[in-house]
Order: sequence, then structure tokens, then C-alpha cells
Amino acid sequence: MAPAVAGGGRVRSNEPVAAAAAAPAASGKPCVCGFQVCACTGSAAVASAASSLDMDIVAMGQIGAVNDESWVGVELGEDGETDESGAAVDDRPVFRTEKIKGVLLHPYRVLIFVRLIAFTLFVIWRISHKNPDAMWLWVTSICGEFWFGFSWLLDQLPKLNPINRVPDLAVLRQRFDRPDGTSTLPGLDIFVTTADPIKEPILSTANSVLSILAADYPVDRNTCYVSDDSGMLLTYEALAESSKFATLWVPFCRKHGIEPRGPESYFELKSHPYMGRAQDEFVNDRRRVRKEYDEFKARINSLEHDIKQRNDGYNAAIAHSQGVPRPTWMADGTQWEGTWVDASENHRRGDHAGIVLVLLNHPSHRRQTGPPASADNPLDLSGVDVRLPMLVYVSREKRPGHDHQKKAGAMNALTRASALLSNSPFILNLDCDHYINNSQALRAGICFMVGRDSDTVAFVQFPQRFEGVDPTDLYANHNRIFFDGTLRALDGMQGPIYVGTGCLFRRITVYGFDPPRINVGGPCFPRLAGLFAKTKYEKPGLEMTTAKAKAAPVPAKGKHGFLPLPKKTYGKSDAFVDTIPRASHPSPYAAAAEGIVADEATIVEAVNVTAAAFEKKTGWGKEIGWVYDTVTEDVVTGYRMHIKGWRSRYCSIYPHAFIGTAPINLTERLFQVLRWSTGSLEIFFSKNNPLFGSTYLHPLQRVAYINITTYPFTAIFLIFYTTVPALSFVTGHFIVQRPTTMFYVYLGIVLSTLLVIAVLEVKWAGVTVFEWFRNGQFWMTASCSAYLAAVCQVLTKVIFRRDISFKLTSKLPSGDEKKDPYADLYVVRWTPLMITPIIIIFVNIIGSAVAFAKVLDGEWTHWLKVAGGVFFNFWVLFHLYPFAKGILGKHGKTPVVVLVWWAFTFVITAVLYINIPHMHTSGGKHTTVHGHHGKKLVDTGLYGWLH
Ligand SMILES: O=c1ccn([C@@H]2O[C@H](COP(=O)(O)OP(=O)(O)O[C@H]3O[C@H](CO)[C@@H](O)[C@H](O)[C@H]3O)[C@@H](O)[C@H]2O)c(=O)[nH]1
Ligand SMILES: [Mn+2]
Repeated sequence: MAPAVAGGGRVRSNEPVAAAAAAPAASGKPCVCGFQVCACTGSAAVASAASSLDMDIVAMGQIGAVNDESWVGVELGEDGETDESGAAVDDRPVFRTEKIKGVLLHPYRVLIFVRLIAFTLFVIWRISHKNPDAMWLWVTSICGEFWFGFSWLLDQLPKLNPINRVPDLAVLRQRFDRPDGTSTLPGLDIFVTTADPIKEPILSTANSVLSILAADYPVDRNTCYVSDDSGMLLTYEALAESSKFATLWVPFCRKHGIEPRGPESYFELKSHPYMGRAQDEFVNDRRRVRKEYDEFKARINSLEHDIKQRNDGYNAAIAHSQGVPRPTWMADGTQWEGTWVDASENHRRGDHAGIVLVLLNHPSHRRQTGPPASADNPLDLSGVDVRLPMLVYVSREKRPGHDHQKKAGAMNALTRASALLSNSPFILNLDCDHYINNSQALRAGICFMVGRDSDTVAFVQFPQRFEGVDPTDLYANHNRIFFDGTLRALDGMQGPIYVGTGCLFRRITVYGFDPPRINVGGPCFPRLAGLFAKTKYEKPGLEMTTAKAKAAPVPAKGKHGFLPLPKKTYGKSDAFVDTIPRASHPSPYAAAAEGIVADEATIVEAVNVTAAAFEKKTGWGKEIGWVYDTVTEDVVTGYRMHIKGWRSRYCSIYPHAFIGTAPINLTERLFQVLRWSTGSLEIFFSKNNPLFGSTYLHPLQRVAYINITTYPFTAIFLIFYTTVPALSFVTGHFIVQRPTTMFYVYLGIVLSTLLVIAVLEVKWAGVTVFEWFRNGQFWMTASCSAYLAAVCQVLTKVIFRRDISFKLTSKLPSGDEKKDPYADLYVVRWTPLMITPIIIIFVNIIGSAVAFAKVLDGEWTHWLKVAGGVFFNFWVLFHLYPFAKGILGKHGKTPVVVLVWWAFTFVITAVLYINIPHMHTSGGKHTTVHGHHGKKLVDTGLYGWLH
């Protein structure tokens, strides 16, 4: 989905939430957090009752502190953030809204305006200065310039009003956490999607799950669902191992305030800043847990082998000959219902029954402390809550000949299954390679869902952050410009687009409900609607009890009773349909009290709603849930919510909320953007074209969606601009007849304003100019390859109705990770996507060599004639440099090689040009070249030939 990208994993220190983590450990000192029950005061009784999450209490004081010099809080009373009841401590909002400081914002806006004017004047100048020598060049180049100006505007306009929102966890805590350690926070279902335990390394999925189980959220209101599209026992057993290890890992995290709570990344840390209260025990505990983790890892790594061995054991006992199925056996001696190691009928990938297995059941609602240290339990867990959240394994039924709709299908199946088991009002979606890096992330996201004006918020999108990216971020994997710039800016409109992972949803939105439209007659922009919507949650002391929640965000009964759509749209399961009216229930806790627990019947029903045929003749994938029949379900799913008038919010916290892995191999990377750009174009050519979206869409949000669904078209024009100026050295024709001073002045203004705007943007977004350049470099690389391919692919689909298919993005490193963590960066895997950029590079080198030769030859003597071409030449080669480095593979590690390679081609061409006389004379008539400045005219056959 991402049109642009940027690099450099720089750590930001100005984002709020867990600046928290910087707070010192409380050692009886009074704390500044303002929390009624505060362990920091040193009261042992209160401390043990308050929470096992010591770190959080320590952390609270600093949460939400902002020290970014680019942002300033929006005054109360402005922008609908009014708080009539005065600013008593109790009334503090759960998040604050900030805008960019005037010194930055005003020049930024003025420059955008100036550039717009300059661009317009430039195009007018270009139109009025025809190039009669090469009309086609003139026409095409003006079309190109028009497109560049237009797409720049599409990208820039939605950024006119960037907004920063800062969750205040202390206020959230105060409002929802009770002194006895229980909490009234709304329930949260976390969905993790996996599709292949080999390509998506199972250890990484296990780590994600462990980080979820250990996250700081009330355990009885938090359920983790893992969807396994491979249906393999390997995934299940890895989860079983994880849930066992979690009984040690999770209490350890709680006791010592561990960050991050994914064990792999935690133990990889060079230093372990201490957050808990038992400093002296910490070192021992940590050593012990580390040992256990290493053993856990070893077990995970040998699982595949163990399962095979177990199978051989069982299957040897059964008399069998060739062709008799060899089942896969679970540890308890029962046959696995999913995919078998020796695939056979009904037990192979894409052809197996649905499975729902509860690995960890609903925890008790009461706090349960662990045992004191003993020989069996070396960790003293007395005083630490040892409960674990519910954990469920789901593998939906797969049948051949049925379109399972990849991730979107998995998400919809999980949505239904989870409705039966926990039915939380909020759903967090994480890819299996993304783990929770900040234990406060869930709470931070919830702030935007329960705060003032939040009734109309459909989803909260977190930025995607990645690890394992090479330090110079050669292919702009970090995408910082897109996340920290574009998405944050959209928060000032209707909200960020949905980018597939790290996104918190409101369940009723997924079900196709409209947002509440209070005091608003007829269609209007949701921002306005939001101003009028008074949320009940924001009032101090008001808890989300069952009765009140019913009155709050669930839309009023429509003509279909509680349902926004006819009942049959949801599929044939009364049990599931019955959960819908309670879908905005505050918690599974309450739901459990009403009898929704993981009993046999419920699980049978959960299997039923994940059946392959369940969605037949229903609205799933259309009006409800994640959208089907596209290569990227994300943007369009969010779009369908926005056109209903829902808003979204952007939640960027530090330390990063979630961290995933990114493909650092050039080929993988190109395929990833090929898929995103194809998905974007698909939306443009579908009924979801943003030009026709409802009037609930904010005007500038619409512009943003037009941008995100059209950006790949840039490829067509960029191909022209990256080759024609270079060829013009050979043909003698440039896009303008005479590159006069005026031409260069315009070019100068247009480019320098772009640069200054970028500098300001980079400043408020908190990224670096280097990242901005990387972003530009990858933009050109992608345009010349993936975007171009996407345009061709989608046009083929639109014209010939041919389907597009994609493979899973591989997370498997192909190099030797031990020696060089970035080995994969230089593994060259050939793909036709590389052809165009390679051609472009050669055209430019040859073009500049010819120009050089002509100057040497005395053919060209006026600098202005050469300058235009040389400029574009440099522009192209500068941008394609990372690409060139990438395709040179291992040997290309030093930039020198690229330069030598370029220089070599350059010199050879120039020498050939000068020394082969027939290049000047062959090829037909001797033509007189238009000598623009009355200089020597050389007869060159080549000129005539190309005329
Ligand atoms: O049949 C499938 C295929 C994929 N997945 C899962 O979907 C997620 C994303 O798939 P992946 O191949 O990793 O795509 P990426 O290009 O890495 O993902 C980006 O792009 C996707 C499509 O836009 C979004 O869905 C993702 O969230 C976003 O991170 C992974 O967790 C997969 O396990 C399934 O559950 N079932
Ligand atoms: Mn992914």
C-alpha cells in the first residue's frame, strides 16, 4: 500500500508513551503520577494489592511527557477539544492533541502554495514555448510534468494539517484500573495470522505470542487467537510449548518490568535497564529464565523432527503398505485433524477440517499470586500475578476448489470464532512476524478508542516498525516518510489508512455498522460528526459496565433489530448472530458471566463458523469484514470504513509499539511493492474508486485515497523522464528547443522548494533528510520496475480479465545469518522486474558518454545545451544507485565497484564514439544540426538517422 518509503532506523526520543521506561525504579520515594493507589509511595500493602505490574506503576509518572520541539498542544476549547467541566485532574483526557508549531507550520504551508504557483507558471511557460524540432517530445514531456505536478499535489494536500496525538496512560489507568488490581478496560481480542511455519519461522511466531501474553493488559480481558493457514501440527505444538514457557516468562516480565516482552529480542539486548523493584533478585531470576528460554528454543527447533519421529513410532505399529495413509499424531496419541506430514486425502495443505483448540482457557477474574521460591520454583512469585490470558489456536477448514482469500479470509474466520469465545469489542491485528515491543502498546491504542470523540473511531493504526534492516536502509524498508509523515498527517483529516498489521479495530465496524451520527442531519464530514458525538466513556468515574455500554457506541436499533444488515448476511449461525448485539460489550469478562465460555458446544460452533462453505451467500468479504478478491486487503478494508463516515487514528509511541521484519533482499522488496502497487491500482479500477466514494469522505481524505490508488501510474511518466534526456545527447533534441536561462530558473525553483518543503516535513515528522533521500531513491527504483509492472498487470486484468496471484512474502533469511545479519541484502535473485532499471542505467551512462565525447570533439561548446541533460543524468543515476549496488551482489559491497562499473561503460562509449569515424558518417544523409548558438555545425549521420 505504501507509495513512498524511507530509511534509517533512527531512534526517536520525542515520542511519549513510554518515555515511561526512562522513569527510575521506585524505591520508596513519592511519585508524581497522581494515581490514587500508588506503589511508589512505599506502602507495601497497597503495592501488593495494586497490581503485579510493578513497572507500570513506576512508569506512570512520565507517561505522555512531550519534549518534541516541533509540536504544541492544541488549546482546550479549540478544535472541539473543549472540556466544559474545567481542568481538574479527574477530567484530563486520555489523550492529548497537538499541532505543529507556527514557526514550522506557516512556512510549510506558504511554501506549498509558492511551489504550486511556480509549477503552474512553469507549465504555462512550457506550453507557450513549443519545440518545433521535436513536437512529440514536447507534448509527452509536458504531459509528464503535468502528472508530476498533479501527483505531488495529491500527496501534499492531505498533509496541510498534521496532527499528533499523545495517549496519556496515567489517566487511562486512573479511569479504568481499580485499587484491587482488577480493571474495567474493554476486552481486546488479538489476532495473529500465520500461513506457513517454515517460511514464517515458527520461533518468531512463538515470540510474538509470548509478547502478547506478557503485555500489560488485564489478563481476563485479553485473548490471543492464532490463525494457522497451514493447518500443521508444528504450529500447534510450538504454541503449546509457548504457553508452557509463558507460565515462567509472563510472571518474570511482570515481576521485573521487563521490556521488551518478546524473549528473543529481550535477551538480545546488550544492556538490561532495570524497571522492577526486586533488583537483587533480578540477576538470578534472569539467569534462570534465560536458561529456560534456551531450552524452550531448542525444543521449538527440534519440534519438526520430534513430530516426525513420533509419527514413525505410531505408524510402525500399524501394519501398512504403500498407499495407506500415515497419520500425524499429537502428543496425546490422537490423530491430528489438520495437514499431515505425509499428506493424504483430507489431511493436506488446502484440504483439511477446521480446528479450534483452546491452549489456555479463560483465566479467573481474581488475581492469583504465585508460589514463593522453592526447589521446584527458583523464582519467588509470591506477590506476582501468575494468570495468563486466554490463548486459542484456530485453523479454518480448507477445501480444494474453494477460494480461501488468504489473510482476509483468515481474519474473517477469526472474527467469527472469537465472537463466540470472547467477543471483545476491540480487535488487534498482528502479522505473525510482528511482536509487541512496548508492553504499554495495547493500552495506548485503547486510549484512542475510549477517549473523547472516540465513538466514531473505527480503527487505530500504529506505524509499522522493522528490525533486521541494514543500517543504511538501502531499499527504504523503514518507510519512515510514509508512516511518520503521510499517516500522521492524515490524522488531521479523517485518519490514517489501514496498512494491514498493527491495527486496532472496533468490532462493530468490522460488522458493517455505521458510526453513530448524533445531532447530524444528512451526510456530512465525519470530523464534524465527531464534534457533536459526546462519548460516555470520557466522563470521569464512568465505567464501561454492561448496561452503559449498550447505551453507548452500538448504533441504535435499525429496521433489522440490532443488526445493520439482514441477518442472513452474517451466515448461518444463530449463536454467532446472537453475539453481534453484544459486540460492543466492554469485556469478555462480562460475556463470560453471561455464559460465553470455552465449553465443548461453543468450540463446536467456533469450528462451524470457520468452515470453508460458511461464507457462501453471505456478506463476508463484501459488506462485512476484511474485503476479498484483491491482492492487498488492507487499504480497501479501511477505505470501506472511511466512506461510511468512520474515522481512524494514528498511534505512534516510543519505544515502538510493534516490531516486525522487512524483506531486505532487493528481489523480495520489489515483489512486495509490486503487490502493494497492484493492490492500489486494483482499487482504482474497482467500484471502490475513491472518486466515487460517499460524501462522508472528508475532501482531503479523498485526495489521499486518490493518491494511494494512482501513484503507480507515475511509472509511465518516469520511464520517459529517466531515458529521454539521456537520449537527447544522442538525438540532439531536448524537451525544450532551447534550454534558456528561464527554463533553468523554473527548474531551480521547483526543485529547491521541493527540498525545503521536505526539510520542514522531515522536521515535524521526526525523521532525517537522509531518510528522505532514501525514500526518493527507492521511489524511482520502484517506479521503473514494480510500479510499471503493476500498471501492466492491472491493465491486463482490467482488459483481459486475468487474475493476479501472489506468493507469501518470505521472512526466511537466505544468507548465513550468523556471519552477517544482512547477508540477504546482497543475495541476487534475478527477476524480470530488474530489466527496466538496468536499461535506464545504461541509457544514461551511454548518453552522458556521448555528450562527453561531443564536447571533446568540439561538437558542443555551449554549456547550457549540455547542462539540462547532465542534470537529468545525474538525477537518474543518483536515484538508481542503491539498485545498482543491490544487483551487483556480494561483490558490490563497496561503492567503488559501482563507480568503476559506471566509469568503465562511460569511457568505452565515449572512446568508441570519437574513434569510430563511421558513427559520425554512416546511416544515410548528412544532416545539418540546428546549431542553437551559431556554433560549428557538425554533420553526423547519427543525428540524421535518429531524426
Ligand atoms: O493465506 C494466507 C496468506 C497470508 N497470511 C498472513 O498474512 C500476513 C501478511 O502476509 P505477508 O505475505 O507477510 O505479506 P506482507 O507483504 O509481509 O504484508 C503486508 O502487506 C499485506 C497485504 O497488503 C498486509 O496484509 C500485511 O499486513 C502487511 O504487513 C502474514 O501474517 C501471513 O501469515 C495468512 O494468514 N493466510
Ligand atoms: Mn509481513
